[in-house]
Amino acid sequence: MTRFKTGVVGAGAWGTALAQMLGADGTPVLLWALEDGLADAINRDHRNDLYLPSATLARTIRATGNLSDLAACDILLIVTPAQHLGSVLSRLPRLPRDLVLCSKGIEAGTGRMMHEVAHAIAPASDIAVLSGPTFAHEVAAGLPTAVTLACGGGEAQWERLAPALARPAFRPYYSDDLAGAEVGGSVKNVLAIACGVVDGLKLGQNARAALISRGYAEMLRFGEAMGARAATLAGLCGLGDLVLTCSSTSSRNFSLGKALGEGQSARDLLRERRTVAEGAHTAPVLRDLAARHGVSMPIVEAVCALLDGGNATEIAQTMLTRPLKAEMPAGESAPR
Ligand SMILES: NC(=O)C1=CN([C@@H]2O[C@H](COP(=O)(O)OP(=O)(O)OC[C@H]3O[C@@H](n4cnc5c(N)ncnc54)[C@H](O)[C@@H]3O)[C@@H](O)[C@H]2O)C=CC1
Ligand SMILES: O=C(CO)COP(=O)(O)O
Repeated sequence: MTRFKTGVVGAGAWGTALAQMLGADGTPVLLWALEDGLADAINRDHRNDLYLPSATLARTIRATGNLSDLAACDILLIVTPAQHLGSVLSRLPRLPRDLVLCSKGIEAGTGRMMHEVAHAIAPASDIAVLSGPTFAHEVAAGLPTAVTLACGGGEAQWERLAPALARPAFRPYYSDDLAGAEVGGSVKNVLAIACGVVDGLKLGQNARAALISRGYAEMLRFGEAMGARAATLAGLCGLGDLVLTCSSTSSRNFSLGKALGEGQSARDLLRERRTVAEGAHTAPVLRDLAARHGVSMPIVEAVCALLDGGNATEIAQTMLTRPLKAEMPAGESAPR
């Protein structure tokens, strides 16, 4: 019987792509799918037409609809939407030594980062965060990709995970800054919505570059309050992912923003989607958390106003009439 050392929890686009990245060289991978019939379809057709129709999957990937099948895995990659991470983790029959969190978001209601949610449920597991500029369809196609792999278990955990997860075209970089890796991934999704709005309103590429840069300043300010290191946010999981997601309609968050900028209603757009645009869930939690920590995040607030039904043109005008200020106040080493 095949021994599955590594399991992937969640067969959306990203979980399926990660399973394919790991399984393409013949490594056995167990993939848990939520939807009725999806595991059978993956095992039969070696495709996931629901979430990643572009890929033909390795035959060493076995899908299951039963969480208890994951009990024998030493490493579990958790790839559910952020709001479901806690409920799925608490239904696992056995918690493995290594949990690798791949979701990008903040828990609504509690304001907890994903590693805090996971630690409360799995205090004996070593928790790592995998985050970076990673469109699922490119990873599944074997295109070169680099990520931050922040290991709460430090270098000993990295020694276990790096050989298990690295591939010639998939390069993890070590960090021990869990908060940094998670702040980058969750904040950039909200900023990508804002950049999509700029595109939808046809405000031009100068405006988009300004928004990326001023958004990065918001990410740094928020990160500082959450105990993240600025150097982590300058890396793959912060600036790297911000640049990717804010410049392509391959991003669900960017596309959502573009549709909002073109005048479609947030309520209709969110009601119609099967796939997740995490920024829409993160934005209000992030706004509230930032306010609690006294951090100014005007772009995040603007995205919240838009998601609440505000008019995109009016909100953009409000942004442009904010008081002028110093970009780099005296004594600071990063934009404020
Ligand atoms: N797609 C991508 O390129 C990347 C996605 N991510 C992150 O990975 C996470 C998962 O995203 P995708 O795989 O893209 O999702 P997706 O949008 O392709 O699919 C939706 C996923 O949500 C799951 N789901 C729906 N209701 C659920 C419930 N009640 N309990 C548990 N799971 C439920 C579905 O089974 C499916 O796996 C998100 O946090 C996303 O930000 C991170 C990097 C890249
Ligand atoms: O996180 C991603 C790329 O790194 C995927 O972005 P979207 O969720 O906006 O599609």
